[in-house]
Amino acid sequence: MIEVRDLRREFTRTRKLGRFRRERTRVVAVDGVDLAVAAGEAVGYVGPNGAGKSTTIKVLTGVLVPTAGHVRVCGVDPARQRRELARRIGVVFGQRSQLWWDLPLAESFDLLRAVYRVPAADYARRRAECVELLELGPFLATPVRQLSLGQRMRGEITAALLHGPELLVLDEPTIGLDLESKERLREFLAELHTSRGTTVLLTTHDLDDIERLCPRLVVIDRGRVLADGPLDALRAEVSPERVLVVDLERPPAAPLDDLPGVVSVRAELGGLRQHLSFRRADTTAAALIAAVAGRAAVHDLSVEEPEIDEVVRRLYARR
Ligand SMILES: Nc1ncnc2c1ncn2[C@@H]1O[C@H](COP(=O)(O)OP(=O)(O)OP(=O)(O)O)[C@@H](O)[C@H]1O
Repeated sequence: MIEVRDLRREFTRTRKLGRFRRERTRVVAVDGVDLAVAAGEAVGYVGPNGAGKSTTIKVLTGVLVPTAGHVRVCGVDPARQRRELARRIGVVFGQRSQLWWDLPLAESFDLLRAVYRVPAADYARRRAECVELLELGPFLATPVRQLSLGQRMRGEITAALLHGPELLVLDEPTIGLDLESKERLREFLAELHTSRGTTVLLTTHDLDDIERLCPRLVVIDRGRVLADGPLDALRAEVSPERVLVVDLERPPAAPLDDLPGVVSVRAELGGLRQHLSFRRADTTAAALIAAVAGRAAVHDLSVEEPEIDEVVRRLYARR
């Protein structure tokens, strides 16, 4: 669905030095990115400010021409076949609108239908589905400029889906939304991906979006891919140890640090709570729980994993 090899995109920045003198500097925004996304995948594309995410998205959607590299999206060259691509993909930029500000939301949808020449029955079905799931009914007649950010974003997502795209590209779709709106949007996108099989590529600074929607994470920094893989695999890579926290009925008769696979133990509450660090490679949580239960009566337990923010922080720290 997306095929990118050795993508580079440079910009020239001009700075005035005097009345007639200008200094030109070259900025390499994307510096040799490889990315392959198969149909039906949901991929999170993350990185710190200025990492090159938006530039990549703009190249993939045909807004920017690459300086070098091979780019194919839905089998077409985005820069050369932008119209063809527009029929195959849906794009949502959190910071930019594809709706007509002075028109009621419903009229924007009708215009987009005309632009994309969507057959009437398909349009009616997709529109009705989005209106229902995104609860757009109450403000279909409201001019876009009077909508709240959350309402408008739901409108933007609908606008991007009316022509039935195979691929949905979202650049910061939850930026500025309150928690409830974010959650509603994530729920809708997760449903879209699982039930319709729409391929999703998402950039975001809110890693909860990724946790919820994207089993696969691509981390970029300074225009280069730092890591690419399933979230769980990246978690295991940056953090080979996990922690089993057990609450016991009574403090153990002997320390638990000799259990197979345990690297270190920290006790709390007079020994009633034990934090057992163990290496993923050496044992499983299930085996360790069984071993603990053989030594003491277990009241409650949980396994602690680093949060996704921590995983990404550690990936950046490795660069
Ligand atoms: N039109 C442009 N002219 C000059 N430099 C640009 C232009 N667009 C982007 N850049 C530079 O390219 C680099 C990558 O920018 P880009 O917007 O792709 O990053 P990003 O990862 O999307 O960042 P953010 O998370 O802040 O949106 C930055 O150094 C930026 O200043």
